[in-house]
Amino acid sequence: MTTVNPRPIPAAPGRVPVLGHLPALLRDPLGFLGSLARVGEVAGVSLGPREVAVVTSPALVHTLLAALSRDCPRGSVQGTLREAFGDGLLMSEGALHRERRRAVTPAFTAERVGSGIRAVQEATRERIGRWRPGVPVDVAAEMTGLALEVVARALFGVRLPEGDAVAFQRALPDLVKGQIARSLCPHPLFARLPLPLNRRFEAAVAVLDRVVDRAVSGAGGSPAALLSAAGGLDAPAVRAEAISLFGAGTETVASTLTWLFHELLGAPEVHGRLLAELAGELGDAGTELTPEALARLPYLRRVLREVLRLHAPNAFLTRTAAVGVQLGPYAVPAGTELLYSLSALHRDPARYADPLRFDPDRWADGERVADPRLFLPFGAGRHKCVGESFAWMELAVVAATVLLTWRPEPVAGTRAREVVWTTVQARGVVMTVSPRVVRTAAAERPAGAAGGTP
Ligand code: HEM
Repeated sequence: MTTVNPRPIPAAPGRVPVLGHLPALLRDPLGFLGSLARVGEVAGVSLGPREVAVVTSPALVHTLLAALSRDCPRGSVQGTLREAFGDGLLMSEGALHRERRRAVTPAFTAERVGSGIRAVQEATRERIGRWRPGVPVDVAAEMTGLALEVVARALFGVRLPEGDAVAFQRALPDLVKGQIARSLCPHPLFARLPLPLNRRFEAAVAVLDRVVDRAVSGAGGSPAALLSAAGGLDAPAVRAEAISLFGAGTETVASTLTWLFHELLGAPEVHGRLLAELAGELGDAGTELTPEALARLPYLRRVLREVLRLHAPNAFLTRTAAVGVQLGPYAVPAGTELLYSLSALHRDPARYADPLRFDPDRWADGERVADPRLFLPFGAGRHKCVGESFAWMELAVVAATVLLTWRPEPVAGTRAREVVWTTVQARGVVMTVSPRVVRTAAAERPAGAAGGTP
C-alpha cells in the first residue's frame, strides 16, 4: 500500500539508557519481538549501539522480501557470514546472487529431490538403528547429526567421518554467538579484538571450513551431486555454495525435527492419528519411500506445517534499506536496518487463535489457509529458501522412518526449553524408544524387520 504522506516508524516503549531494548530482547526474545506488533506493523527499537526497525506484520515482511528486495538487500546478520565464508548463495546479493542461484537451483529440481529420498531414508535407518529400547535419546544431538549426514550424502554423495559430524556440531554455537555479536557491533575493529568470543568464532569458522572442504573434495572420491549440477562454478565458488548448503540446511532441519518429536511426545492423539496414516499408507519401516507415497500423507504434511508455524527456525533475519523506501504506511529512511523474526510472526494471536498451542487441525482447510504471504517459514522473494522442497521431503522421510520403527516415549523429569540464537533451538528434548509393532495380515512383527532396522 502506498500512502501519500507516509508516517515515521513508531518507537517501542521501554527503552533503558545505553542498552535500549537489549535487556528485554535477551530476557525473552520471541516474546519481546511478538509484543512489538502492538506498537505498529513496523516498530523502532534500540539494541545497544544499534537502532533497528522490526517488521511485525507477515504481509509487510512479504513486501520487504519480495516487492522491495532490490532496494532492501541483506543486512548485518548475513553480512558477518559473508566475511567469514565468502560469497555463497546464503550471503550474496545482486548480480552475483542471481548467477549463484541459477547455478545451484538445478540441484533442487523435483527429480533430484525425489532421487534424494533414498539417501535420507538410509541415513535415518542407520542412525536410529543405533538407538536401543529404554536408552534415552538426546533428540537435538541426534537430529543435528542426521541432518548433517543427509546434506553430505544426498547433495554431495559423501559420508562424513563421525569425528567431523561431532566437530561441526560443537562449532555451531560459537559460530552463532560470534555472528550475533558481530551483527550488533558491526565495526570492523570489534572483530579484531582479542576476545574469547572472537577467538571461538574464528576457531568455529576453521572447523566448518575443514568439514566442508572434505565433503567437497569427495572424501572417497565419489562425485558430488552438487558439483555436477553446478558445473559452471569454479572451485572457490563451489566451496562457498557448499558452506551455504551445510550452514542453511542442517540446523534448520534439525531443530524442526527436534520440535516435531517434542510436540508428538506431548500430543498422544496427534501421534496416534499420524501413525495410523503412516501405517495405512506406507505399511512398515521396511517400505522404500517414493515421491508418490509421500504425496499420500496429508496429515503428516499438516503436522509438519504446524511444527514450522510454531517453531519456525529463523529467529532473526535482516535487510538494509539501501535507499529510502515506503513500507506499508511507514517511511523507512536510507540506511535503516530492518529486522524480522519468522518465529515471532507465526505466533501472533491476531492471526492464530491460541498461538502457542500445537494444533495441526488449524491447517485442516489445506493450502488455502497457508497463504504464502502470511505463512513464511521459508521466507519469500529472491532469497526464498532454495532447499524448501528438499526440506519438506527430508522432514517427511525422517518422521515416517522414525515413527514406523520406534515408539517414542517421554522421559520423566526432563523439560524441553527454547533457546533463541539466530535460530530457535530445542534443548533438553529427551525420549526413550521401544520397538513399534506393526500388524500385518500374516503376523505381528517388529517394524522395520525387512529394512535392517531394529
Ligand atoms: C526446515 C527447514 C528449512 C527452513 C525453515 C529454511 C528457511 C530458510 C529461510 C527463511 C531462508 C531465507 C533467508 C533470507 O531471506 O535471508 C532460507 C534460505 C536458504 N536456504 Fe533454507 N530452510 C530450510 C532448509 C534448507 C535446506 C535443507 C537447504 C539446503 C540443503 C537450505 C538452503 C538454503 C539456502 C542456500 C538459502 C539461501 C537462498 C538464497 O539466498 O537464494 N535450506 N532458508
